[in-house]
Amino acid sequence: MSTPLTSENLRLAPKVVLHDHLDGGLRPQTLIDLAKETGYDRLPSTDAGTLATWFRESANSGSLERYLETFAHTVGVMQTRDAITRIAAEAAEDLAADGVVYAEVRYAPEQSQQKGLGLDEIVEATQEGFALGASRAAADGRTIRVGTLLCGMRQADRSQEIAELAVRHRDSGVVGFDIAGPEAGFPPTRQIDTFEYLRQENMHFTIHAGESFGLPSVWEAVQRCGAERLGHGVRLADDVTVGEDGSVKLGEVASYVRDRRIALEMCPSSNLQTGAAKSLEEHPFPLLAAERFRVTVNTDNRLMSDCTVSSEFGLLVEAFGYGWEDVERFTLNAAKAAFIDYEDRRALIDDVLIPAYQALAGDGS
Ligand SMILES: O=c1[nH]cnc2c1ncn2[C@@H]1O[C@H](CO)[C@@H](O)[C@H]1O
Ligand SMILES: [Zn+2]
Repeated sequence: MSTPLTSENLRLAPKVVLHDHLDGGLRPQTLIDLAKETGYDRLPSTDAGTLATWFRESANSGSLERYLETFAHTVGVMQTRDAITRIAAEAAEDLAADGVVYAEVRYAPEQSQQKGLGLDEIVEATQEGFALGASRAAADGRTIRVGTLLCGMRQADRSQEIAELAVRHRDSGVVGFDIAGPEAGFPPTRQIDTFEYLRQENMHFTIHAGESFGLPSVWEAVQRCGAERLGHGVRLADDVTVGEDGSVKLGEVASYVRDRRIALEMCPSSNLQTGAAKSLEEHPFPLLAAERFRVTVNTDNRLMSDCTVSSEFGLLVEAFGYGWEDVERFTLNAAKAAFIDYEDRRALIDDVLIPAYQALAGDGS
Protein backbone atom coordinates (compact mmCIF):
# COMPACT_ATOMS: atom_id res chain seq x y z
CA MET A 1 0.00 0.00 0.00
CA SER A 2 1.37 3.37 -0.90
CA THR A 3 1.20 6.28 1.53
CA PRO A 4 -1.37 8.94 0.50
CA LEU A 5 0.30 11.91 -1.17
CA THR A 6 -0.96 14.57 1.22
CA SER A 7 0.76 17.81 2.17
CA GLU A 8 1.61 16.37 5.59
CA ASN A 9 3.19 13.27 4.04
CA LEU A 10 5.09 15.47 1.59
CA ARG A 11 6.45 17.36 4.57
CA LEU A 12 7.56 14.14 6.27
CA ALA A 13 9.25 12.74 3.14
CA PRO A 14 13.02 13.38 3.00
CA LYS A 15 13.88 16.19 0.60
CA VAL A 16 16.90 17.95 -0.83
CA VAL A 17 16.91 21.67 -1.60
CA LEU A 18 19.60 23.26 -3.74
CA HIS A 19 18.30 26.81 -4.14
CA ASP A 20 17.27 28.65 -0.99
CA HIS A 21 18.44 32.18 -0.06
CA LEU A 22 19.30 32.76 3.58
CA ASP A 23 18.20 36.41 3.37
CA GLY A 24 14.94 35.31 1.71
CA GLY A 25 13.96 32.91 4.48
CA LEU A 26 13.77 34.86 7.73
CA ARG A 27 10.88 34.26 10.12
CA PRO A 28 8.81 37.49 10.20
CA GLN A 29 9.00 37.69 13.99
CA THR A 30 12.77 37.28 13.90
CA LEU A 31 13.00 40.16 11.46
CA ILE A 32 10.97 42.29 13.87
CA ASP A 33 13.06 41.24 16.90
CA LEU A 34 16.34 41.87 15.14
CA ALA A 35 15.22 45.22 13.72
CA LYS A 36 14.53 46.33 17.27
CA GLU A 37 17.80 44.95 18.63
CA THR A 38 19.97 46.36 15.88
CA GLY A 39 18.22 49.72 15.46
CA TYR A 40 16.85 49.07 11.96
CA ASP A 41 13.86 51.42 11.79
CA ARG A 42 12.61 51.05 8.22
CA LEU A 43 10.51 47.86 8.48
CA PRO A 44 7.13 48.27 6.79
CA SER A 45 5.37 46.78 9.86
CA THR A 46 6.17 45.50 13.33
CA ASP A 47 3.33 43.01 13.32
CA ALA A 48 4.46 39.55 12.16
CA GLY A 49 1.29 38.74 10.20
CA THR A 50 1.18 42.12 8.46
CA LEU A 51 4.88 41.94 7.67
CA ALA A 52 4.54 38.45 6.15
CA THR A 53 1.73 39.70 3.91
CA TRP A 54 3.76 42.77 2.97
CA PHE A 55 6.63 40.59 1.73
CA ARG A 56 4.41 38.23 -0.20
CA GLU A 57 2.51 41.04 -1.88
CA SER A 58 5.47 43.31 -2.58
CA ALA A 59 7.45 40.42 -4.06
CA ASN A 60 4.48 39.60 -6.27
CA SER A 61 5.39 42.42 -8.62
CA GLY A 62 5.88 40.71 -11.94
CA SER A 63 9.42 42.06 -12.10
CA LEU A 64 12.65 40.61 -10.72
CA GLU A 65 14.02 44.07 -9.99
CA ARG A 66 11.06 45.01 -7.79
CA TYR A 67 11.03 41.57 -6.20
CA LEU A 68 14.65 42.14 -5.19
CA GLU A 69 13.84 45.49 -3.55
CA THR A 70 12.20 43.62 -0.65
CA PHE A 71 15.61 42.23 0.37
CA ALA A 72 16.69 45.65 1.63
CA HIS A 73 14.79 44.87 4.85
CA THR A 74 16.11 41.37 5.45
CA VAL A 75 19.65 42.39 4.60
CA GLY A 76 19.08 45.46 6.77
CA VAL A 77 19.05 43.32 9.93
CA MET A 78 21.82 40.91 8.86
CA GLN A 79 24.57 43.26 9.99
CA THR A 80 25.75 41.77 13.28
CA ARG A 81 27.32 38.43 14.10
CA ASP A 82 24.54 37.45 16.49
CA ALA A 83 21.77 38.34 14.04
CA ILE A 84 23.39 36.30 11.27
CA THR A 85 23.93 33.30 13.56
CA ARG A 86 20.32 33.39 14.76
CA ILE A 87 18.96 33.62 11.21
CA ALA A 88 21.12 30.72 9.98
CA ALA A 89 20.20 28.56 12.99
CA GLU A 90 16.50 29.14 12.42
CA ALA A 91 16.85 28.45 8.70
CA ALA A 92 18.36 25.04 9.47
CA GLU A 93 15.61 24.30 11.99
CA ASP A 94 12.83 25.41 9.63
CA LEU A 95 14.20 23.39 6.72
CA ALA A 96 14.60 20.33 8.94
CA ALA A 97 11.03 20.73 10.21
CA ASP A 98 9.94 20.66 6.58
CA GLY A 99 11.69 17.31 6.05
CA VAL A 100 14.78 18.65 4.28
CA VAL A 101 17.73 16.33 4.92
CA TYR A 102 20.27 18.15 2.79
CA ALA A 103 20.15 21.85 1.95
CA GLU A 104 22.37 24.22 0.06
CA VAL A 105 21.59 27.68 1.38
CA ARG A 106 23.04 30.74 -0.34
CA TYR A 107 23.66 34.35 0.62
CA ALA A 108 25.79 37.31 -0.39
CA PRO A 109 28.35 38.08 2.36
CA GLU A 110 29.14 41.47 0.78
CA GLN A 111 25.67 42.65 1.76
CA SER A 112 26.32 42.19 5.49
CA GLN A 113 29.09 44.76 5.75
CA GLN A 114 27.01 47.88 6.43
CA LYS A 115 28.24 48.00 10.03
CA GLY A 116 31.77 46.92 9.34
CA LEU A 117 31.75 43.12 9.69
CA GLY A 118 34.56 41.40 7.82
CA LEU A 119 33.76 38.85 5.10
CA ASP A 120 35.40 35.97 6.96
CA GLU A 121 33.54 36.90 10.11
CA ILE A 122 30.24 36.83 8.22
CA VAL A 123 30.94 33.36 6.86
CA GLU A 124 31.98 32.13 10.31
CA ALA A 125 28.83 33.53 11.94
CA THR A 126 26.69 31.86 9.29
CA GLN A 127 28.43 28.49 9.64
CA GLU A 128 28.06 28.71 13.42
CA GLY A 129 24.33 29.31 12.98
CA PHE A 130 23.86 26.36 10.68
CA ALA A 131 25.75 24.08 13.06
CA LEU A 132 23.61 25.29 15.95
CA GLY A 133 20.37 24.84 13.99
CA ALA A 134 21.38 21.35 12.85
CA SER A 135 22.16 20.32 16.42
CA ARG A 136 18.83 21.68 17.67
CA ALA A 137 17.07 19.77 14.88
CA ALA A 138 18.98 16.63 15.88
CA ALA A 139 17.81 17.06 19.46
CA ASP A 140 14.30 17.05 18.02
CA GLY A 141 15.01 13.84 16.10
CA ARG A 142 15.64 15.39 12.68
CA THR A 143 18.84 15.07 10.70
CA ILE A 144 19.86 17.88 8.40
CA ARG A 145 23.12 18.77 6.72
CA VAL A 146 23.55 22.29 5.37
CA GLY A 147 26.12 23.32 2.79
CA THR A 148 26.43 26.96 1.81
CA LEU A 149 26.88 28.77 -1.47
CA LEU A 150 28.37 32.24 -1.46
CA CYS A 151 26.82 34.68 -3.94
CA GLY A 152 28.53 37.53 -5.67
CA MET A 153 26.05 40.26 -6.63
CA ARG A 154 25.91 40.71 -10.41
CA GLN A 155 25.50 44.49 -10.25
CA ALA A 156 28.52 44.88 -7.93
CA ASP A 157 32.14 44.23 -8.64
CA ARG A 158 33.14 41.94 -5.84
CA SER A 159 32.71 38.46 -7.30
CA GLN A 160 36.41 37.65 -7.33
CA GLU A 161 36.74 38.55 -3.67
CA ILE A 162 33.70 36.42 -2.83
CA ALA A 163 34.96 33.52 -4.91
CA GLU A 164 38.25 33.62 -3.00
CA LEU A 165 36.28 33.73 0.24
CA ALA A 166 34.37 30.61 -0.84
CA VAL A 167 37.60 28.79 -1.63
CA ARG A 168 39.07 29.84 1.73
CA HIS A 169 36.11 28.34 3.58
CA ARG A 170 35.67 25.22 1.48
CA ASP A 171 36.62 22.94 4.36
CA SER A 172 34.16 24.51 6.76
CA GLY A 173 30.85 24.14 5.00
CA VAL A 174 31.02 26.36 1.91
CA VAL A 175 30.34 24.05 -1.02
CA GLY A 176 30.05 26.46 -3.92
CA PHE A 177 29.51 29.85 -5.51
CA ASP A 178 26.73 31.63 -7.41
CA ILE A 179 25.92 35.04 -8.83
CA ALA A 180 22.59 36.63 -7.90
CA GLY A 181 20.79 39.92 -8.37
CA PRO A 182 19.31 41.58 -11.46
CA GLU A 183 19.92 39.57 -14.61
CA ALA A 184 19.04 41.98 -17.43
CA GLY A 185 22.08 44.13 -18.20
CA PHE A 186 24.39 42.02 -16.03
CA PRO A 187 25.37 38.95 -18.09
CA PRO A 188 27.43 36.29 -16.34
CA THR A 189 30.38 36.95 -18.67
CA ARG A 190 30.99 40.17 -16.68
CA GLN A 191 32.52 37.85 -14.09
CA ILE A 192 34.15 35.46 -16.50
CA ASP A 193 37.59 35.69 -14.87
CA THR A 194 36.05 34.69 -11.57
CA PHE A 195 34.48 31.58 -13.06
CA GLU A 196 37.82 30.74 -14.64
CA TYR A 197 39.47 31.13 -11.24
CA LEU A 198 36.86 28.88 -9.59
CA ARG A 199 37.40 26.14 -12.17
CA GLN A 200 41.13 26.28 -11.57
CA GLU A 201 40.42 25.85 -7.87
CA ASN A 202 38.14 22.85 -8.58
CA MET A 203 35.30 24.73 -6.88
CA HIS A 204 31.68 24.14 -7.78
CA PHE A 205 29.37 26.89 -8.98
CA THR A 206 25.85 27.50 -10.20
CA ILE A 207 24.57 30.62 -11.94
CA HIS A 208 21.16 32.34 -11.78
CA ALA A 209 20.25 32.36 -15.49
CA GLY A 210 17.22 32.32 -17.75
CA GLU A 211 15.01 33.87 -15.07
CA SER A 212 14.32 37.43 -16.20
CA PHE A 213 16.52 37.26 -19.29
CA GLY A 214 16.31 34.79 -22.13
CA LEU A 215 18.21 31.92 -23.68
CA PRO A 216 21.44 33.90 -24.36
CA SER A 217 21.88 34.20 -20.61
CA VAL A 218 21.59 30.42 -20.23
CA TRP A 219 24.03 29.84 -23.09
CA GLU A 220 26.58 32.26 -21.59
CA ALA A 221 26.24 30.70 -18.15
CA VAL A 222 26.83 27.19 -19.47
CA GLN A 223 29.15 27.60 -22.44
CA ARG A 224 31.20 30.66 -21.61
CA CYS A 225 31.22 30.50 -17.81
CA GLY A 226 30.97 26.74 -17.21
CA ALA A 227 28.00 26.61 -14.83
CA GLU A 228 27.39 23.12 -13.43
CA ARG A 229 23.79 23.97 -12.53
CA LEU A 230 21.37 26.74 -13.46
CA GLY A 231 19.40 28.85 -11.01
CA HIS A 232 15.87 28.72 -12.46
CA GLY A 233 16.77 28.23 -16.13
CA VAL A 234 13.09 28.61 -17.05
CA ARG A 235 13.89 30.34 -20.34
CA LEU A 236 15.59 27.17 -21.51
CA ALA A 237 12.05 26.25 -22.53
CA ASP A 238 12.41 28.82 -25.36
CA ASP A 239 14.73 26.25 -26.94
CA VAL A 240 12.19 23.44 -26.70
CA THR A 241 9.53 23.35 -29.41
CA VAL A 242 6.35 21.39 -29.02
CA GLY A 243 4.71 20.59 -32.37
CA GLU A 244 0.97 20.47 -32.96
CA ASP A 245 1.13 16.69 -32.88
CA GLY A 246 2.79 16.88 -29.46
CA SER A 247 6.25 16.01 -30.77
CA VAL A 248 9.06 17.75 -28.92
CA LYS A 249 12.19 19.14 -30.52
CA LEU A 250 15.18 20.44 -28.58
CA GLY A 251 17.47 23.19 -29.85
CA GLU A 252 21.22 22.97 -29.32
CA VAL A 253 21.35 24.73 -25.97
CA ALA A 254 18.55 22.66 -24.49
CA SER A 255 20.06 19.45 -25.87
CA TYR A 256 23.42 20.28 -24.36
CA VAL A 257 21.94 21.05 -20.97
CA ARG A 258 19.98 17.80 -20.98
CA ASP A 259 22.86 15.70 -22.30
CA ARG A 260 25.29 17.04 -19.71
CA ARG A 261 22.70 16.53 -16.93
CA ILE A 262 23.02 20.18 -15.88
CA ALA A 263 20.51 20.54 -13.06
CA LEU A 264 17.78 23.15 -13.25
CA GLU A 265 17.06 24.66 -9.85
CA MET A 266 13.39 25.41 -10.38
CA CYS A 267 11.40 27.60 -7.98
CA PRO A 268 7.78 27.76 -9.20
CA SER A 269 6.27 30.27 -6.74
CA SER A 270 9.17 32.69 -7.13
CA ASN A 271 8.87 32.46 -10.91
CA LEU A 272 5.21 33.45 -10.73
CA GLN A 273 6.03 36.45 -8.55
CA THR A 274 8.87 37.76 -10.73
CA GLY A 275 6.95 37.12 -13.95
CA ALA A 276 9.42 34.46 -15.17
CA ALA A 277 6.29 32.35 -15.74
CA LYS A 278 2.80 33.75 -16.31
CA SER A 279 0.97 31.01 -14.47
CA LEU A 280 1.72 27.62 -12.98
CA GLU A 281 -0.06 26.01 -15.94
CA GLU A 282 2.34 27.78 -18.30
CA HIS A 283 5.42 27.02 -16.24
CA PRO A 284 7.91 24.89 -18.19
CA PHE A 285 8.48 22.54 -15.24
CA PRO A 286 6.22 19.71 -16.51
CA LEU A 287 7.59 19.94 -20.06
CA LEU A 288 11.21 19.85 -18.91
CA ALA A 289 10.45 17.09 -16.41
CA ALA A 290 8.71 15.00 -19.08
CA GLU A 291 11.69 15.49 -21.40
CA ARG A 292 13.96 14.18 -18.65
CA PHE A 293 15.93 17.29 -17.90
CA ARG A 294 17.51 17.15 -14.45
CA VAL A 295 14.79 19.26 -12.83
CA THR A 296 14.84 19.96 -9.10
CA VAL A 297 12.25 21.61 -6.82
CA ASN A 298 13.30 24.57 -4.68
CA THR A 299 12.00 27.45 -2.60
CA ASP A 300 14.20 30.39 -3.69
CA ASN A 301 12.86 32.65 -0.91
CA ARG A 302 10.61 31.15 1.74
CA LEU A 303 9.65 34.54 3.19
CA MET A 304 8.88 36.33 -0.09
CA SER A 305 6.97 33.39 -1.52
CA ASP A 306 5.48 32.24 1.78
CA CYS A 307 6.48 28.70 0.87
CA THR A 308 8.43 25.64 1.94
CA VAL A 309 10.00 22.91 -0.17
CA SER A 310 7.08 20.64 0.61
CA SER A 311 4.52 23.32 -0.32
CA GLU A 312 6.32 23.80 -3.67
CA PHE A 313 6.08 20.03 -4.22
CA GLY A 314 2.43 20.26 -3.20
CA LEU A 315 1.73 22.86 -5.91
CA LEU A 316 3.33 20.68 -8.57
CA VAL A 317 1.54 17.54 -7.40
CA GLU A 318 -1.77 19.37 -7.45
CA ALA A 319 -1.25 21.04 -10.85
CA PHE A 320 0.39 18.21 -12.74
CA GLY A 321 -0.78 15.05 -10.99
CA TYR A 322 2.64 13.85 -9.89
CA GLY A 323 2.97 10.74 -7.73
CA TRP A 324 5.59 9.56 -5.23
CA GLU A 325 7.78 8.21 -8.04
CA ASP A 326 7.99 11.74 -9.48
CA VAL A 327 8.66 13.33 -6.09
CA GLU A 328 11.40 10.73 -5.65
CA ARG A 329 12.89 11.41 -9.10
CA PHE A 330 13.06 15.18 -8.55
CA THR A 331 14.60 14.59 -5.12
CA LEU A 332 17.19 12.18 -6.50
CA ASN A 333 17.93 14.72 -9.25
CA ALA A 334 18.75 17.25 -6.53
CA ALA A 335 20.89 14.79 -4.56
CA LYS A 336 22.84 13.90 -7.70
CA ALA A 337 23.48 17.57 -8.46
CA ALA A 338 24.49 18.54 -4.90
CA PHE A 339 27.92 20.12 -4.54
CA ILE A 340 29.16 17.56 -2.01
CA ASP A 341 31.50 14.62 -2.45
CA TYR A 342 30.40 11.69 -4.53
CA GLU A 343 30.55 9.38 -1.53
CA ASP A 344 28.30 11.67 0.49
CA ARG A 345 25.83 11.93 -2.38
CA ARG A 346 25.80 8.15 -2.72
CA ALA A 347 25.15 7.72 0.99
CA LEU A 348 22.35 10.28 0.87
CA ILE A 349 20.76 8.52 -2.08
CA ASP A 350 21.28 4.88 -1.06
CA ASP A 351 20.90 5.07 2.70
CA VAL A 352 18.32 7.84 3.13
CA LEU A 353 16.30 8.72 0.03
CA ILE A 354 15.75 5.43 -1.79
CA PRO A 355 14.67 3.42 1.29
CA ALA A 356 12.31 6.21 2.39
CA TYR A 357 10.66 6.54 -1.01
CA GLN A 358 10.38 2.76 -1.36
CA ALA A 359 8.44 2.75 1.87
CA LEU A 360 6.26 5.68 0.77
CA ALA A 361 5.45 4.07 -2.57
CA GLY A 362 4.64 0.84 -0.76
CA ASP A 363 7.29 -1.21 -2.57
CA GLY A 364 8.18 -4.52 -1.02
CA SER A 365 5.31 -4.53 1.44
O1 LIG B 1 15.50 34.70 -7.81
C1 LIG B 1 16.45 35.46 -7.64
N1 LIG B 1 17.14 35.93 -8.70
C2 LIG B 1 18.21 36.74 -8.58
N2 LIG B 1 18.66 37.16 -7.40
C3 LIG B 1 18.00 36.75 -6.30
C4 LIG B 1 16.90 35.90 -6.35
N3 LIG B 1 16.46 35.69 -5.10
C5 LIG B 1 17.28 36.38 -4.29
N4 LIG B 1 18.21 37.03 -5.00
C6 LIG B 1 19.28 37.92 -4.54
O2 LIG B 1 20.28 37.13 -3.94
C7 LIG B 1 20.82 37.82 -2.85
C8 LIG B 1 21.65 36.91 -1.98
O3 LIG B 1 20.90 35.91 -1.38
C9 LIG B 1 19.59 38.46 -2.23
O4 LIG B 1 19.92 39.54 -1.39
C10 LIG B 1 18.82 38.91 -3.45
O5 LIG B 1 19.23 40.21 -3.85
ZN1 LIG C 1 17.50 32.65 -6.34
